[in-house]
Amino acid sequence: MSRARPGGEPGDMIQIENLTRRYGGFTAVDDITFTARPGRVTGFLGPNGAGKSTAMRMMVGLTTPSSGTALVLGRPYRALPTPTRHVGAMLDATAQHAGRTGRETLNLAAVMAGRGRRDVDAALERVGLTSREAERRVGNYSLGMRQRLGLAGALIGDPQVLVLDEPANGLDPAGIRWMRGLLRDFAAEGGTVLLSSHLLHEVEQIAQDLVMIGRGRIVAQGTKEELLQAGGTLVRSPDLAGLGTALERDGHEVTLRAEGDLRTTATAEEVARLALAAQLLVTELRTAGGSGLEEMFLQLTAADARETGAEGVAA
Ligand SMILES: Nc1ncnc2c1ncn2[C@@H]1O[C@H](COP(=O)(O)OP(=O)(O)OP(=O)(O)O)[C@@H](O)[C@H]1O
Repeated sequence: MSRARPGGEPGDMIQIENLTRRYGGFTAVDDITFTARPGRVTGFLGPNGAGKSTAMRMMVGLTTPSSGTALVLGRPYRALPTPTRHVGAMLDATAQHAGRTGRETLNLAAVMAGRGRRDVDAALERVGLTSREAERRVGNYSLGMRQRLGLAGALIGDPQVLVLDEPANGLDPAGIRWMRGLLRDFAAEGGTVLLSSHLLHEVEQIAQDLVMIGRGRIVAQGTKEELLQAGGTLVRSPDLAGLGTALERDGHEVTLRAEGDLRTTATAEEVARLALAAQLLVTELRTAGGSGLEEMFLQLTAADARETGAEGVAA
């Protein structure tokens, strides 16, 4: 397959601006703005019902925005010539026609994308479906096999952009690792990947950029490093209140946690210096890192989630 990748050009990405979708009086997607850049995997993260699927459907022209724009490669999806040659989408792997075989499903996708039989074979191989499995009806596929088939369908047009809604759903650990590698390679070759998930851990392992959404609104976005840093520093001390006061006096934000420690926006070094100056004992000092991101995700989306894992967090 030949691949013309303009990589780095302003149009070679997903640009979402003030995108909104209302259903009656309910706003499913509420004024979201973000960009997915080429050469990177962008994780679109949010709890159930946050609006991820609705936003992605708007990106590929399946749902009409109430207002705002969703551009892929500089144009609305529907304005792209042969869209599936530019954008591979997998939105609902369970929606595939149950009566068709995997190969028939891909043959159709190949025709739509102006590709041939050899591309079907290549796509099957790329997603690890054997020719024997490809002859079986999709109705008899496991969820993981459907995800692989969906991914093959998304890849068949040899697109520059992938829009994938919960692609890891139903994959076993080896399958998840395989998919991670595939998407990372795709991005490393200059492609743009936007993938949604409600699991931070899953996204954290693969995405370089993160967009967090809760109740239709973006609650945080940035590079993974930026957001990890925003998780702050965790500190344990016999005099948490005294240390908290000292940190706040120095202009840092402080949160006393139910775990019996304190989270602050200060760096570990800033905490150590302040503790030394105030002659306060510190018994533990560490960067919150991934757990900080998890906590931030739960807190930011707590009001929007059905259950909150952030209980007991005191300001
Ligand atoms: N066609 C529709 N009519 C009315 N409400 C809708 C429609 N489509 C989506 N919604 C509502 O919009 C909200 C966002 O749904 P969406 O499927 O986009 O969330 P999600 O983040 O993808 O969730 P999940 O992780 O559970 O898949 C939900 O409350 C949903 O019920």
